[in-house]
Amino acid sequence: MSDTLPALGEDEIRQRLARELPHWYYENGWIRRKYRTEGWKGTLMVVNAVGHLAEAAWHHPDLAVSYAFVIVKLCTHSAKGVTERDFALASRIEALIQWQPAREGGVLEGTPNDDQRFRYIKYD
Ligand SMILES: C[C@H](O)[C@H](O)[C@H]1CNC2=NC(N)=NC(=O)C2=N1
Repeated sequence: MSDTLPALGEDEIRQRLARELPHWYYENGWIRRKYRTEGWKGTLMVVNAVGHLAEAAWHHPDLAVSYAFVIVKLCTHSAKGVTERDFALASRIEALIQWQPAREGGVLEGTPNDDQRFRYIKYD
């Protein structure tokens, strides 16, 4: 099993979040992010997407799940603090949940977010 990474200091955590993950915040020893959705179905899609990334990474967040939002919390149990693993997984989660193909000009048109029948993520 991989060795333990060192826990990062609070100042470094806050500076890196501001630079790399501006929608994430540091509170009570965890880096956290609130993803808002249009309702339960969208919420469960976010939960399952994060769940897949976590299992693939073998690094797991805590999740607070509500009707129209999910709070993702990350810290490294083995280091008893926030490590590079938390930043690496948070970056993957942020890129996936906030992915909007329509903004890339490629062949994928993306969810018709102007139609309340189809939109399911409230993008920041
Ligand atoms: C039991 C232990 O948590 C696991 O072996 C692995 C996998 N997932 C993990 N997830 C997190 N957040 N921290 C860990 O230290 C960790 N270790």
